[in-house]
Amino acid sequence: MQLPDEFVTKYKKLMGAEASEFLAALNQPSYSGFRENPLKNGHPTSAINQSAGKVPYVSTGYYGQVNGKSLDHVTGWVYSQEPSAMFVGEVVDPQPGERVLDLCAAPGGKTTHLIGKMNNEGLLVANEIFPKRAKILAENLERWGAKNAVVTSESPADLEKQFPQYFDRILVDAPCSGEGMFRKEPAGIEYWSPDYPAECANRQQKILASAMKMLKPGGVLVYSTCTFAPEEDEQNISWLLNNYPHLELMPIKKAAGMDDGRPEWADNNSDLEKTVRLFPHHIKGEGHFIAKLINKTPVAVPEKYKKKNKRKKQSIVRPDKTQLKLFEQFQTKVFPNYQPHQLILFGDQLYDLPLEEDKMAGLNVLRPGLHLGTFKKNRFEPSLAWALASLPDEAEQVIEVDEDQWRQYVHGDVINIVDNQANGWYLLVCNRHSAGFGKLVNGTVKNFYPKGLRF
Ligand SMILES: C[S@@+](CC[C@H](N)C(=O)[O-])C[C@H]1O[C@@H](n2cnc3c(N)ncnc32)[C@H](O)[C@@H]1O
Repeated sequence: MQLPDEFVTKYKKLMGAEASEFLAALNQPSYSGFRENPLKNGHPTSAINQSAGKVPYVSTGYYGQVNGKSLDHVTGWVYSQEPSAMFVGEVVDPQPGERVLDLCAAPGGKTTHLIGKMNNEGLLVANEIFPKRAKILAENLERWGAKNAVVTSESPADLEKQFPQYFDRILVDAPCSGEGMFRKEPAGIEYWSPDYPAECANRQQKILASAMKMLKPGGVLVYSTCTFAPEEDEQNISWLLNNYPHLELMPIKKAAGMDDGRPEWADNNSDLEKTVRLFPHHIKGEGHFIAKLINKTPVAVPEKYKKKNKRKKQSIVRPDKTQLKLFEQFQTKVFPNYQPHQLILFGDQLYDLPLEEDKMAGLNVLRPGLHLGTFKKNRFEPSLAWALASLPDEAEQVIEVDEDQWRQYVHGDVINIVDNQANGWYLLVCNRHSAGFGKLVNGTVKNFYPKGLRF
């Protein structure tokens, strides 16, 4: 790999005696990994059998690659994620029932990790500034079976008006100069210049300032980057500590091979040692930096945070009586114990919203919670998202398919069933994996797998 001369000179100076080992590691192959989904009812055994072993510091993490067309991947039992990046979700450590914000969330590696830890309880707002990337984020969350996640596409400055002092935990996985990913994505080297880290740091401080407005007193902020640049790492944490005197760094339990942050690369504040650096010459993964801070602000909400969001209200539409009846007919037969938070309509799409409705006003929401299905003329068609978010035991009507039949299903073909089951909607299950819905009509399962996803 051809690293820029200025980059090499900078890190020779910063790393001193370690520099040659560090620079040599950047010419070694990168590591891949995946996490298993704790929301599912079993382990993705075929993916695990082909893995290169456990990631020691993440209970759900493995080294290795997953086939994107495998049952485990397509039904959301695994998420491919670089091993160092997995440590971020461990540090955030969200608890079931909390309000959590993932401010720079696409494509969703950390969001899926957080949702698994929250056991789908509480609220996770996953925000991504770029709508196209937010769409990919929403798709990844559907595959993962997220029930408690709302996907928004807002700038942090707009989001802050909606959620003053609202979240228990906020993750800022910041857009950065990406130096830690150079060996995984060498194209990133082209964007690099000696001034680039300072430009990124400037943008990161603006994002952090918005995050601070949304953090509850007592709340926890986790800041992470995939760069080695001190400007974006320790120096930004010093900036935070100097500008927000109520913020305190929290210790992070480091696993073998993880380094302390470097106070001497910022303002020599020894507390910066509590942050963590993942260097590729010390750990089996790419370069990362993580800091965890607690907001010790006294509990009262300052007046200045109470400013109103003046953007146009997005009105909440509820299903009418006929639609509710259609939905209930499906629900009582297939998922009699499903208890929605609140049912709302987006056009003819039915969602289960896990957020107070006044918080939706004025927000650009791509996914207002779990997509339950679509109303079409006089019927309700359940969504793939709902199937992927449910466990086989939760469904009253199940058809077991083998892997060949599952391949027919994801290809868009009908499946012929020999069992004498009654006509109606069924959750299709392959080897304990909820895979989608099918409508059985006289021994033939009609295929409702979305056309855009067939392969
Ligand atoms: C490091 S990536 C996030 C990766 C993601 N957390 C994951 O684990 O999959 C940073 C994200 O910040 C977004 N971003 C870029 N500029 C931004 C800005 N000014 N404010 C907020 N987010 C921004 C990028 O589009 C990108 O999706």
